[in-house]
Amino acid sequence: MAVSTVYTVQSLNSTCSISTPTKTNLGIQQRQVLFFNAGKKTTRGRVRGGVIRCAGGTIVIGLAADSGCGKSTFMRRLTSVFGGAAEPPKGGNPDSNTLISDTTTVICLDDYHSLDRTGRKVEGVTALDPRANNFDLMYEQVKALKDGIAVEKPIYNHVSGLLDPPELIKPPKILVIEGLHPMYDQRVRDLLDFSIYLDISNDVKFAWKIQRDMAERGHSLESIKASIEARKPDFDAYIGKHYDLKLLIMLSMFLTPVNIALNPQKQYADAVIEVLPTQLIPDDNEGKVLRVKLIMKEGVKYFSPVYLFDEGSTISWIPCGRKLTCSYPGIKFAYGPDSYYDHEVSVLEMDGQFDRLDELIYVESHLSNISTKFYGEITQQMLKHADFPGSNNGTGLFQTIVGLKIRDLFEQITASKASAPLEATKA
Ligand SMILES: Nc1ncnc2c1ncn2[C@@H]1O[C@H](COP(=O)(O)OP(=O)(O)OP(=O)(O)O)[C@@H](O)[C@H]1O
Ligand SMILES: O=C(CO)[C@H](O)[C@H](O)COP(=O)(O)O
Repeated sequence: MAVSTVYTVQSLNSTCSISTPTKTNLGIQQRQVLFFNAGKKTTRGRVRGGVIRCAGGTIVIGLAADSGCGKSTFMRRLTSVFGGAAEPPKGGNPDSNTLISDTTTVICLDDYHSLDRTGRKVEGVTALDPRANNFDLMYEQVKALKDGIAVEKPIYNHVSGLLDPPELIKPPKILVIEGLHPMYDQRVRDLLDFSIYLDISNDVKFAWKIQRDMAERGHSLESIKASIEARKPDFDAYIGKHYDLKLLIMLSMFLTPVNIALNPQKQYADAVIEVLPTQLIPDDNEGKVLRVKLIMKEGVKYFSPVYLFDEGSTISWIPCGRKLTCSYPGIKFAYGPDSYYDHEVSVLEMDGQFDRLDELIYVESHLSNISTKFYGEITQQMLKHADFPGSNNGTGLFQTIVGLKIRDLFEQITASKASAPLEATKA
């Protein structure tokens, strides 16, 4: 008898979710199921609506930030926590934006631009505008990867400004989608196992842009200012700024038509790294010393926020003294509960910078829930990448901590999937 019903394996993050209709010689309702592991077909099995066990799977992490806000640096720290270096796909397009390591594949969401550089110019839209991006394809491909299916992903070429022929992306253990819009589309957002937003204040963003684009790319101060200003309205509308719904409704009574954008992404992030000018130097405008906050949402599955000294208390700590060398303006930590866009959060804050990275172990030993595998792992990671931007301040420290938390999350999800029986049901 020919069996036409397609069955799927009901499971979040499953990599063995492909089933095909088949004929059975006994005439009973059996289904042939192909098991996939890291995109490779591994075994076949037969199901009668029974129980299937699958292990492994792709977990998906979203990293949102504006251009030039430290995403690449963060990715390098993250892949290092997993013990490997990330490289562009071997033998592929030299302008590919993808980075692959043993465990992680980082894809850049710029690859889902639906309009190339000329197209955006003609239409009068920026790359931050959702109309310049293909969210349907983004959703379909991230979902396929999460389900263990390889995809042919487009490439946006930042050198030519054109859309290049696609590249093959196989499902990794950890898929990181980084860029402007990982949390913009609800369908994509719902696929994320964990999400991070790098929130760089305008003053600091400006200082970093100047440092990179003037020193390394030969841009003028005026052109950097102009590019930041030109991006600002769309950045506020679609990426970072939070709009007060009540205020917008009130305003819309008086102003018509209003371009109301209600999808700023940072409210959805499980962790936010907020980078602000220091408060240790009055009226500082150099942007070299930074105050960095790690805002961690409470109640996120497989994620327990880091704390300083005593969980849930409000702490202010100046660690400078016998065990930590500090020069002017010193270092100040703070920790405590707070709320962020109506969510309960824990916030760890560091203002200032380290003189001696090896002494970071003193700070590390006072932090808990850091998901390290051995004493001093944070300090070791920071020392290993002392040359990365932000290694002497809270940006590097908190990026490293988030990397460790992601490793922990991955291990917990993998363990829970390995032990959970999966039901095969009608699609
Ligand atoms: N934590 C930091 N402290 C100081 N400067 C930083 C930090 N992170 C990034 N920068 C500066 O910003 C520049 C951009 O960093 P990075 O390449 O990691 O950002 P990006 O978001 O990946 O950028 P893009 O999207 O443009 O490729 C760096 O060259 C450096 O000058
Ligand atoms: O905001 C950006 C994300 O990185 C870029 O500006 C966008 O991808 C367009 O790229 P390009 O300026 O190279 O045409």
